[in-house]
Amino acid sequence: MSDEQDAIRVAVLGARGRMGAEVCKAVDAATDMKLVAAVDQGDALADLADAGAQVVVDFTTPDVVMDNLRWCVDQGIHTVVGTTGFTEQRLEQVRGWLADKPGVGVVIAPNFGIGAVLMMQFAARAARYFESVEIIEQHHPGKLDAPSGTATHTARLIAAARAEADLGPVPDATKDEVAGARGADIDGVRVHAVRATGLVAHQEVLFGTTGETLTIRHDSYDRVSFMPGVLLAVRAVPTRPGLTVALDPLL
Ligand SMILES: NC(=O)c1ccc[n+]([C@@H]2O[C@H](COP(=O)([O-])OP(=O)(O)OC[C@H]3O[C@@H](n4cnc5c(N)ncnc54)[C@H](O)[C@@H]3O)[C@@H](O)[C@H]2O)c1
Ligand SMILES: O=C(O)C1=N[C@H](C(=O)O)CCC1
Repeated sequence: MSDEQDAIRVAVLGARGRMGAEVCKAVDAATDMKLVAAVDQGDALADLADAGAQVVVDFTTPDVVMDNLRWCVDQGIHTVVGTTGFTEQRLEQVRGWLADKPGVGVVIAPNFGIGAVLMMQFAARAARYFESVEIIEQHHPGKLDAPSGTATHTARLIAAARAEADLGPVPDATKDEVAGARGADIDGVRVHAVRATGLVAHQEVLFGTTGETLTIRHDSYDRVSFMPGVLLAVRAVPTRPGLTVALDPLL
C-alpha cells in the first residue's frame, strides 16, 4: 500500500476498447497506481501530459500506435504497449527515438498473459527436437489483425531455434491449390488464423517428428488474464530505460 503521492500516475490510450477498459479497471484497483487519464479516439494526446502521466499504457490499433508511441517518447513518458503490429523495422524505429531520450523506457509485449509467455518459451525450447511445426491461433471475430502478434512472435522464436539447430525447412510436399490453404508463412513456419464468436485469445503450437506429435496450447478465456502482466510492466518500465520487447525479461 503506498501513499497517494507515491502512486505511479498511469494513463490509458484506447481506454474505451476491450483491453483499454480492462486496464483502466486494473489500474484503478491497484493500490500503488493512480489512473490519471483515460484517452480514446478523438481525445487529445496532450491530455496525458496535462494529467501528469508517468506511464502510458497503449492498447489501440496497429495503424495509430506508432504515432502515439512517438509522441509519448518525445514527451519523456514511459510507455507500455500491448498493441500488435510490431515488425522488426518498427522496433528499430522505436530504438532510434529512444536513443535521443536516454531516461525513457518502453515495453512492447505481444502478449501479457503469463501462461502465453510460458507457452512461447516452451515452444521455443521444443522447436529443435521436431522437424515439423505449425501454429494455430484462434481469436474473437472483432480482432483487426491476422496473424496475431503472439503467433508472429512465436513463429520468429521457433525459426531462430530451428536455425540454431540447423534443422532446415519444415517438410511439406503439398501444392497450395487454393491460395491460403496452408496458412501464412512467417520465417518458414506456417501460421493459421481462426476467428469465431465465443473465443477470446488462444494458440496451439503443433510439433511433429517420427511417430509422435507434441501440442503446446494456451487459452485466455477472459481479458483479465492479461492484467497481472500489464501491471508488472507498468511497475517495471520506469526503471528500464530503452526498449524491452516481450514480458520475459520482467518475469
Ligand atoms: N499484448 C497483449 O497481451 C494483448 C492482449 C489483447 C489485445 N492486444 C492488442 O491490443 C490492441 C487492442 O485490442 P482491443 O481488443 O482492445 O481492440 P479494441 O478495438 O477493442 O480497442 C481499441 C481502442 O483504441 C481506440 N483508438 C483507436 N485509435 C485511437 C487513437 N488514435 N487514440 C486513442 N485511442 C484510439 C479505439 O477507439 C478503441 O476504443 C490490438 O492490437 C490487440 O491485438 C494485445
Ligand atoms: O484480442 C486480441 O486482439 C489479442 N491480441 C494479441 C495478439 O495479437 O497476439 C494478444 C492476444 C489477444
